[in-house]
Amino acid sequence: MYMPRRPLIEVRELHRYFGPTKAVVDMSFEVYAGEVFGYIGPNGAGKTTSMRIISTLDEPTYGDALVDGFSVVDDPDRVRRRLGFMPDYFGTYQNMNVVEYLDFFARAYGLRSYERKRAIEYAMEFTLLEQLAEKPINGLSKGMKQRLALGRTMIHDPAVLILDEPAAGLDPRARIELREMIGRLAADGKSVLISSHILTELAEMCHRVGIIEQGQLLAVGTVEEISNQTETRSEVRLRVLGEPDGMMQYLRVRDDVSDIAFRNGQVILTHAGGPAEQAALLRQIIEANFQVVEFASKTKSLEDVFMHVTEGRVQ
Ligand SMILES: Nc1ncnc2c1ncn2[C@@H]1O[C@H](COP(=O)(O)OP(=O)(O)OP(=O)(O)O)[C@@H](O)[C@H]1O
Repeated sequence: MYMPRRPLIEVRELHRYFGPTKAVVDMSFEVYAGEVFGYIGPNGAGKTTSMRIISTLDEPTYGDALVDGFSVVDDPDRVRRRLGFMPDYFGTYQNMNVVEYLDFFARAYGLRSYERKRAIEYAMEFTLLEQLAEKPINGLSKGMKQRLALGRTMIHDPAVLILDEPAAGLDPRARIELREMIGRLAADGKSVLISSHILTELAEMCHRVGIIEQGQLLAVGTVEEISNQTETRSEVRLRVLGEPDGMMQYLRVRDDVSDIAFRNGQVILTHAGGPAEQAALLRQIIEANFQVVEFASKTKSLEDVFMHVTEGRVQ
């Protein structure tokens, strides 16, 4: 049976100006239930500003965002109940331990008695903080603090989580733990919007990404879709039986091939074209009677895609 995908975040023609600064310009996108959506962009691109608007901490100059169908402009209270926002700073909390901190936020969300106890226990279990319940917050490591911030963000079981640079400054192990937690939240049917300027980090955890610069979304899709949309070049490595000279001559006269070299028994070339053109190249090489035993093309990394999409627009 066909199940339509349900958007839990709908950003519609969002604009935010600060005087002459256009922090967000005509941004529209959706994030579906069960999806992790990543924002990638350099400093000042407008990530935090748009995340703050979706989280009802700021208002748009024009446009709107809906969270689980409710407008951040017309219905901010309903939005807040359905959404958790994790800022990119932790703040200072003196004389408080882990469980007291979570209790404080659970009370702020109006959770009572047994319900609050359950929510705190679940948040501590989910974020692997059970052993640290009595530990003073000031004594926590960066990774522990990030887990605690996530625990606080999910304490009222929101359908939507907005996480501003959650992996910044984490060591590889803490990053893997965070990635697993975010994956579990999405598997539970939540929508997660996450930002970063560390591109590889997002590629690993997101179903789709949006590339944002100077307040504008330049591209939205899976990394593969964006790669396909952008006319970039890829590196192809070929191995043929026998001497490579004939093969290299054949390639030199083609318009779609450049930078041909022979290294470690492989012919290496730059190919202009997407996956369909690459498949055609391989077919034509075989039809020209070269005995191909290896054909590999390097998929562009998110970093390559990002550099290409934002080319020339960096402030
Ligand atoms: N309260 C404000 N008043 C004036 N300008 C602002 C304000 N908040 C943000 N800006 C400007 O809006 C633009 C977008 O900033 P924003 O913080 O959203 O970027 P960002 O993508 O989150 O960057 P970073 O990765 O550094 O956090 C910047 O030019 C910033 O200087």
